[in-house]
Amino acid sequence: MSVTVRATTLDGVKLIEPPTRFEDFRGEYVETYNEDLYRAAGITETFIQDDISVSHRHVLRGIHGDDSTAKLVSCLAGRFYLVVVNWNPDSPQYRQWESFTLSDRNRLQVLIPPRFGNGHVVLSDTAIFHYKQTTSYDRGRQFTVLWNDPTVAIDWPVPAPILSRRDRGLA
Ligand SMILES: Cc1cn([C@H]2C[C@H](O)[C@@H](COP(=O)(O)OP(=O)(O)O[C@H]3O[C@H](C)C(=O)[C@H](O)[C@H]3O)O2)c(=O)[nH]c1=O
Repeated sequence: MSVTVRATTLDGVKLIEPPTRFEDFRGEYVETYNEDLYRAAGITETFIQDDISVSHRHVLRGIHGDDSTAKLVSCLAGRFYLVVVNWNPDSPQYRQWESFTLSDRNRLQVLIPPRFGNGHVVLSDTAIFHYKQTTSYDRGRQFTVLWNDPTVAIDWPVPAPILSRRDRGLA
């Protein structure tokens, strides 16, 4: 059993395949995190909080991040289009983004370092967005990048997503 870790176009952002997926007549079993195996694969972050959000089709959450939190994102159910944006003005990749489609079929995960924003739009009836994070939640520390920020110019598969007031730039 080993974790498969691939680099992406964004320095520090990694695409991960979990170590185990067992299917039988009852369904499926997946180890979504295993400290020993992930550390051996170079995922050395210490996660101290787990979160889920459950969203309906075409809900878009984000783009949010902060300067100190790393996240390991998974899709527990359904399918969503995840965007990660470099939000470090000192980086040569500042404002560059990449997208990933995570689902309960491909079981792919994405490791997002600090100083990156992430947002996702749901492509199934419902989706469960899960992440492990390396800090405790602190709303005051977060930044928001508007999903349609013209200086980032993200190509979303949903032209008119369902957004919170914050994600519409109203809060
Ligand atoms: C993030 C978070 C939120 N909450 C509470 C605060 C609110 O009462 C409620 C909803 O929070 P919010 O509207 O900020 O949730 P999202 O808009 O989905 O934001 C999150 O989703 C984007 C895509 C992220 O990756 C961020 O971690 C996070 O900002 O949950 C908590 O109690 N703990 C938490 O860690």
